[in-house]
Amino acid sequence: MTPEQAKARIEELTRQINYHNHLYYQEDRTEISDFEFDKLLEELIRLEKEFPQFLEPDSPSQRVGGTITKEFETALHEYRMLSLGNTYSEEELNAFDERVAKGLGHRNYEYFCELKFDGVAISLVYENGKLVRAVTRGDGTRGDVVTENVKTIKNIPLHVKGNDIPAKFEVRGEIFLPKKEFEKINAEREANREPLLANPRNAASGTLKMQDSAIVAKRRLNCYFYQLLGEDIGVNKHDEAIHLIEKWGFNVSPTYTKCKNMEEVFRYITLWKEKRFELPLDTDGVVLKINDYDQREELGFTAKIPRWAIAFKYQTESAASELLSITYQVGRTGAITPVANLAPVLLAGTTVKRASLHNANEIERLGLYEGDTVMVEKGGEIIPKITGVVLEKRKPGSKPIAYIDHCPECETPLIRKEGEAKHFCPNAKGCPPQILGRIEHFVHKRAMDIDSLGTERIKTLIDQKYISNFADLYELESKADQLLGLEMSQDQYQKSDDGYLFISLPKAFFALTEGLSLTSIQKFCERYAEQPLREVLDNFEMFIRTSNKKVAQNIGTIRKLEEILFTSHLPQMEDYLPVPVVLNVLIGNWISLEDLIKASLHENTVHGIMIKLNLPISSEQEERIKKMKANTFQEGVITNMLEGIRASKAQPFERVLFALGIRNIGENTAQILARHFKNIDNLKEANTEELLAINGVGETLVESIHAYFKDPENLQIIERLKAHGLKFEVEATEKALESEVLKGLKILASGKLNHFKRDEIIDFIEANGGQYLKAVSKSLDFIIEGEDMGPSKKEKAEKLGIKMISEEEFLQLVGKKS
Ligand SMILES: NC(=O)c1ccc[n+]([C@@H]2O[C@H](COP(=O)([O-])OP(=O)(O)OC[C@H]3O[C@@H](n4cnc5c(N)ncnc54)[C@H](O)[C@@H]3O)[C@@H](O)[C@H]2O)c1
Ligand SMILES: [Zn+2]
Repeated sequence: MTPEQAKARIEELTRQINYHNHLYYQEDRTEISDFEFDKLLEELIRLEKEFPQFLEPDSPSQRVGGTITKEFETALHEYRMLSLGNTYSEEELNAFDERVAKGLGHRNYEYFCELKFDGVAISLVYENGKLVRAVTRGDGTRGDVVTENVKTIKNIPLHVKGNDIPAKFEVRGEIFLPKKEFEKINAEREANREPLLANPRNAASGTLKMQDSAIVAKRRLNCYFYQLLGEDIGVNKHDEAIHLIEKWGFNVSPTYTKCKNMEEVFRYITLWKEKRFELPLDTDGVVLKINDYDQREELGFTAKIPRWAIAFKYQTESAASELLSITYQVGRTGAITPVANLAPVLLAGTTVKRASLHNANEIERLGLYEGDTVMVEKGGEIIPKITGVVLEKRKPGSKPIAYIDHCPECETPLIRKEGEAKHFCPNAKGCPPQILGRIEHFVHKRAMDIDSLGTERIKTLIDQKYISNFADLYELESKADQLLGLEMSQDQYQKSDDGYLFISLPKAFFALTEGLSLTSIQKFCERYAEQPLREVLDNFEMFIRTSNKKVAQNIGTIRKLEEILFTSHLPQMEDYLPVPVVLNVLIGNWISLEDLIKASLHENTVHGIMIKLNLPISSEQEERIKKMKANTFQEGVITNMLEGIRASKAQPFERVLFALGIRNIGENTAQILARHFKNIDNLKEANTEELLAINGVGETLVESIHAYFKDPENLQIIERLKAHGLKFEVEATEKALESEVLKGLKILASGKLNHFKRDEIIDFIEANGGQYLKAVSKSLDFIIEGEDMGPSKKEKAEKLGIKMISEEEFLQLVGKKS
């Protein structure tokens, strides 16, 4: 490489790395994998070493990747917060160890090994045992002060108690969003039609930077600590420091270990390679640190990283597999997500059979053809993804994947909005998964609270066309007798992209054989879950032989199934069989496979297909078909369901208003609007000015309220719900006030109070006629200032000139104290 070429490449790499750093740290998103990113950085470092004349002082190789934001106060770190060197290769790890040995001049040292947690670095400063400041890493020298947000994390000690607590110390750790929480939040966001969070790390980082710590508190962040700093902390080894902070009540992941040599280090690395997926958070490698602080000092730092530590990163595993078919899932918001069905392949300790394809762009980007061999990767994400196509293995004559243009659930032509990656089904009111989303919201605990209507039951009622809107629920009572025996269609079915119904292997095997129990078949299927379908079928023959029940007959049936299955041109799906093929084996004498395939198109259940066909089958055949069906609605279930629906009529207006699912009306807004307008008609008639005058109501909300009431269908449903006795006005007796001393006053409490718990103060204020506001705004009459009121809140309040009173003064005001 000539110096000119090197210069140009260094500039290009610098530009790219800065761009990805910006995305990663400021916008909490990524366009390339960490591995790709690390490769870019590695190349830059290599070139800068070779051509030191082009090394700029502000090169990304010399700086920590993050920066501070504009939204928070900043603070200087007493000890700089650095990056870690990293490597993906064992060879380089050994080279690191050699450098350490050379630097110290002997091999008399130990490594402390920890997992590398994939979250957001945080520094907590304690003075006299009290948490005084929480600061992000920022640019390494200066970070954002996010104390208020960090205080909402339950297991971070606000006070550290004990005899040997240094007057001042700092602990560092990694804030993360547990994987379970992440999934829960995304499920909720999906139900509320909000954009999904990309991954737990970005979610944690985004949450930490929020302005409203009340929302942060709801996110249930967690933190693992791995460092103690300070002048007089009285320890000289890292393991001692870790035990100390454990003792002081900091959350330390119990995954650490001490290693005497590289052999032990590699054992640790191997141990956690797959076990780490069982941890509550994402991890992307292992960190080795020299245990002894004097030795650390001897080794020192570079501009960006310590020389006494390194991260070994696990390279994401990938494997090749065959693309069997693509299923298009319709989300509760109508968003379409293509999912690849793959021949099973072992990856990072689990068998992978499906991979997310995200959207049409992704399929296009990959250039997928039918039946392609693809590379699958399992990274930090929960769902594996396809990273590329093995072109040499493309089947001759195969065609590019054609994206669907109609909704697989309701046949409506799909739309794609400007600038959006996903296709949507616009049939919000008639598309089953979208109806499901709305009704799930309607029956939610905090809305109409009908817990006897679980997802499975709602889905069944939608599939069988008993309900398509809220009002239909209240008319089920008159149809109770028809509900008896209805098939619950949740688990055992799947649909292919072109709308064919598939049934799970256990159910199919159960119907196809005689004398075998469903439980034993399910156990068999679990045992062979990792094998491709053909092998599962072969093994099932063995299973029939060993269980010794009607062997000849059962094996004959399975052979017949194989013959039809592998000669039919239906798509294939692991773990499932096409329903028309199974039916063909069971009742082939009555009807041809072609006719069965035709009849099963766009049907949701075996029950539905059989009704459509209306064949004169024998009762024996009927019995066997019945074995494929799901659980059915029994009398007890129906009674219980209808009881729950009836009871929901007592829900107060604010809950009903929330349940309607008007865009942007959350629980709190519903409460505010209900109290303000008293009934639905007042709300319907309210004009823009009237609405905007209400605290907490903005333009978007006004728009969605108006759009909602403009739709005649919505009005009709409200009329029907009214006729069924749902509450569309505030009950006069709804809140008997204890007093009116706070009448007309808008109040906020901040910091820790002694006489009230968090929610108690809100109830107390409201019970005495006042209104509780959740944020500092100029419409407040006063703020009750508790202990440790957040400095940013306080500053804002002072700026706005809002009166602040102590808890004592407040108690006097309401006459609780003289
Ligand atoms: N994909 C992208 O576009 C992109 C962009 C920028 C950065 N990245 C990735 O993010 C990382 C950036 O590096 P960085 O400087 O934030 O972190 P780093 O990889 O240099 O490691 C330092 C950080 O590791 C964390 N850490 C986790 N567990 C730890 C433990 N047990 N002990 C000590 N520290 C621990 C700390 O937060 C610390 O700040 C790299 O892994 C890089 O691949 C990716
Ligand atoms: Zn649809």
